[in-house]
Amino acid sequence: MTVTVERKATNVHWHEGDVTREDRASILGHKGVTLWFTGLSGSGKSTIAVAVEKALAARGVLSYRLDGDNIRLGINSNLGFSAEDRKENIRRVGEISKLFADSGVVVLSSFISPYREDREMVRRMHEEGDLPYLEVFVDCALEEAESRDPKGLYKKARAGEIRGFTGIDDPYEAPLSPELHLRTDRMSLEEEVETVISSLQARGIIA
Ligand SMILES: Nc1ncnc2c1ncn2[C@@H]1O[C@H](COP(=O)(O)OS(=O)(=O)O)[C@@H](OP(=O)(O)O)[C@H]1O
Ligand SMILES: Nc1ncnc2c1ncn2[C@@H]1O[C@H](COP(=O)(O)OP(=O)(O)O)[C@@H](O)[C@H]1O
Repeated sequence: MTVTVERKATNVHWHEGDVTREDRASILGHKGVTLWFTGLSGSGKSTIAVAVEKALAARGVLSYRLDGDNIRLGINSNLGFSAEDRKENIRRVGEISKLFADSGVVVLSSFISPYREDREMVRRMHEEGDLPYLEVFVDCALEEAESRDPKGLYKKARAGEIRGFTGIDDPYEAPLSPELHLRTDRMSLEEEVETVISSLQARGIIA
């Protein structure tokens, strides 16, 4: 299925400014990028994003976290967890990530984003904008994520108190060729952070 989002407004045109993306990168001393963390609830997306943000700040790199729970308390508070609402959640957050990345920020977006098609939509948005995009598969066996159960949500899902919970009675489509693959049930948090930072360095995004 192809993703077509209807644009209601007609007669709208992109307005260019005089300050370029390169100018912004030279002000900040690094490029903008979106790191898209995808994985099961409890796999470690938020924990890794928080640790990467701290490591980047220590290097003088400006980053910003966009996190499923936080975004759903604000701009996406009108969305639930049906496949359709998850798609709209990811579309909006993809566009927000793209704007932040264009501004020069290292964007750390942590969303379950269970559908390949939705993640590919976000990748395409970035490609069309000529912006770097790295999909990070935060990979953890369901049994391990469930045993961590940091918010007690798996317990509720097993008890039938939450319906359509990813991994229990809703799908998670694992990435086929992510730029980074972090096995959080086998790696330490320090190794995961190091993997992310060195891949940004190797791509010339940060020094
Ligand atoms: N039904 C269901 N399925 C999955 N997750 C649920 C559900 N209901 C609530 N939650 C909580 O919402 C967080 C996931 O939000 P996301 O915006 O990342 O989801 S998605 O990308 O649109 O699928 C998720 O956060 P994380 O545990 O950090 O992944 C949960 O805290
Ligand atoms: N190697 C690891 N990497 C990331 N998190 C880990 C790791 N080992 C254990 N954890 C724990 O797993 C839990 C992951 O929760 P969280 O980051 O909220 O996941 P998510 O954002 O994917 O829902 C945290 O309690 C964290 O301390």
